[in-house]
Amino acid sequence: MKILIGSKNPAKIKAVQAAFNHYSSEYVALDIPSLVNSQPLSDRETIEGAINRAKGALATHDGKIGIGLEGGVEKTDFGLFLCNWGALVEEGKPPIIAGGARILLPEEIAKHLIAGEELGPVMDRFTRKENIRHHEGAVGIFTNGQINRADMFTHVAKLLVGQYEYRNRK
Ligand SMILES: O=P(O)(O)OP(=O)(O)OP(=O)(O)OC[C@H]1O[C@@H](n2cnc3c(O)ncnc32)[C@H](O)[C@@H]1O
Ligand SMILES: [Mg+2]
Repeated sequence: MKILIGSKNPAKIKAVQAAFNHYSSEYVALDIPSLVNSQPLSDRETIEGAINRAKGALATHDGKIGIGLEGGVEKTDFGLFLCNWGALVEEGKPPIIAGGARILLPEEIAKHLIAGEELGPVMDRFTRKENIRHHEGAVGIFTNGQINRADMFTHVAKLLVGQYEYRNRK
């Protein structure tokens, strides 16, 4: 089964591979535009980005399934939550979607996002590390390594695969 992944981010690729490990799959990681802002600022926009990546992968390449994983934030009365969404697209069927774990971002991080910055560079500055988004991610930093970005996206990808199996059950 050929799986098209709408991102080359290693944390996302790792997650999809972990979720499909009970299939003998071929994975193709592709730079597919999310067609939303590079820092989505709502659940809605983040879901749209995930669906666009999954659809874009399937529309432009040969494969059975397109997967899109997208990170964003959602404003609430409690503060700014990290949010993550995934979409799985098969030809001729509606997208399957699933959401990931959420935690509040500290105010000193949230204020930069509200001011228009992207989380990735803000996290790198805050931690004095490089490319956090490809590694443990903000979720890894603020959960003291208990759940890193690949773990979080693995959960999302498993929710997608499970729903795909349920929809196609014999
Ligand atoms: O190459 P792509 O797939 O675009 O990977 P990305 O790391 O940019 O991931 P997203 O576009 O899905 O994430 C949207 C934005 O949120 C940031 N982001 C999301 N989750 C993050 C995390 O856990 N740690 C650091 N940055 C994160 C990221 O830098 C983007 O600006
Ligand atoms: Mg991005």
